[in-house]
Amino acid sequence: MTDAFKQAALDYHANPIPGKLSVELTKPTATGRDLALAYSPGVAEPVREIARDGENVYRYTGKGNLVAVISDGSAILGLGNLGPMASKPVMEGKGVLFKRFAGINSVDVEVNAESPQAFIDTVARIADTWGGINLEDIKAPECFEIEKALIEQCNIPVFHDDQHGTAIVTAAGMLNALDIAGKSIEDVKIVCMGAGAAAIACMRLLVACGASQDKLVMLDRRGVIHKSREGINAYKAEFALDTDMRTLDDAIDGADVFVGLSGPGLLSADQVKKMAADPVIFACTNPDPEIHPAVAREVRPDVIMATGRSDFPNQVNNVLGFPFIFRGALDVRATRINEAMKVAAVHALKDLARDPVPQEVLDAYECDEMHFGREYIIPTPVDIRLLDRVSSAVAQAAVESGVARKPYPAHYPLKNVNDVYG
Ligand SMILES: NC(=O)C1=CN([C@@H]2O[C@H](COP(=O)(O)OP(=O)(O)OC[C@H]3O[C@@H](n4cnc5c(N)ncnc54)[C@H](OP(=O)(O)O)[C@@H]3O)[C@@H](O)[C@H]2O)C=CC1
Ligand SMILES: CC(=O)C(=O)O
Ligand SMILES: [Mg+2]
Repeated sequence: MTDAFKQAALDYHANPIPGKLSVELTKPTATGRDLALAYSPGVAEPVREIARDGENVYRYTGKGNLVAVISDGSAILGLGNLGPMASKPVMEGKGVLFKRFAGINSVDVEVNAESPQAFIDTVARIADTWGGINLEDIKAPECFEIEKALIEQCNIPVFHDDQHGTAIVTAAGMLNALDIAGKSIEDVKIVCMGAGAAAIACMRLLVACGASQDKLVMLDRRGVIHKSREGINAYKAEFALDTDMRTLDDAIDGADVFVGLSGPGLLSADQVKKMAADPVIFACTNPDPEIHPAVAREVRPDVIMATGRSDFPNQVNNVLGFPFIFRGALDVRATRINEAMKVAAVHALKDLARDPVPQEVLDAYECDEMHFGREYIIPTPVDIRLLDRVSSAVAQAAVESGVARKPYPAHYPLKNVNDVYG
């Protein structure tokens, strides 16, 4: 990032008013009668109705279209553990994306918790306020325990975006990239740099999609995760290989795929040179990827390259997932986001990339053409068709898998965020 761009980012967040989101009114408040309806005495009526039947909360309040974006700031993007307050711009940012792409209202909640249990207790006590909970930027391994406990304790969808949102988008992009490279997921050698929230979930989903665990090498700060290494947690142990490889240099030799969910600049041009033909590199660390696309391309013109960023082609980022996954889940009032819903989202995303790209998308990215291929393996976030395709696939899967509390929405397909209330 140039200094000018860094300043522009600060100015964007500061001006003309601080932050990126505000609350808007949805009902008239001009007259005394309006106020009497909105507040005292009128507000007593929905209170009584909700006390009589809790389901009425969805009828008389904004709960059904409200998602909390909750973090402890322990893994903010790839910037590390900078604490809850520093995570607020990212959490507001997730709220912007929820609203912009899926018409979902959100609140950001930054929790200062001394332990995973304190975090769980804090969130569990207020969870009923929202229609869903998007956990964000919580580091591994604590994130696994936190998400599991909150799913068990809450009757609304709880979804750790860095795990599942990232995994869904990565799997969709990977299946397309491998198809373009003429390789089959069962055969490829995969190197995963990182063994945290995103990496573990992405590799689990790639294995569920057919990747061979014997050909998957995972690395953390201490190098290759192998069976004779001591002191690895249970999540990393799932991916421990019986191997002599110890470093990224060892692992990258002949690899078909590199997935980076770790830290900036960790993959060198010399290492990219050692990869197999038509290498697939997803350097997904934000904001600065494991390798700059231009550097990878210079040494390997045959590379299929993706990053997590909006300013390079092939943005493999959970923004393509969480807005639309929650849209579908909220619209059928799902109690959880299960594996069937995640798989449905993978296929919806993967398939949409193969359709012709609308002019609005070309205009937004100021380019003349985009079509399925090396520079376009996955749709862009501004593609309005995501709202229909992903949300409806997720809603349908929720209904079919028995976690929906409402039928498939009569007002689907969604063509616009203004249609979300039917
Ligand atoms: N594009 C996207 O949509 C997304 C991208 N990400 C990116 O993925 C990265 C990880 O996020 P997340 O999983 O939430 O964070 P976690 O803190 O849970 O995990 C970070 C992992 O990266 C490893 N790591 C960090 N630095 C290095 C290094 N120098 N060498 C080797 N491994 C390293 C850590 O190793 P160790 O276990 O040894 O500490 C750990 O396994 C971030 O950069 C984030 O921006 C995350 C979610 C979505
Ligand atoms: C995109 C995102 O969620 C992350 O980098 O953490
Ligand atoms: Mg994140």
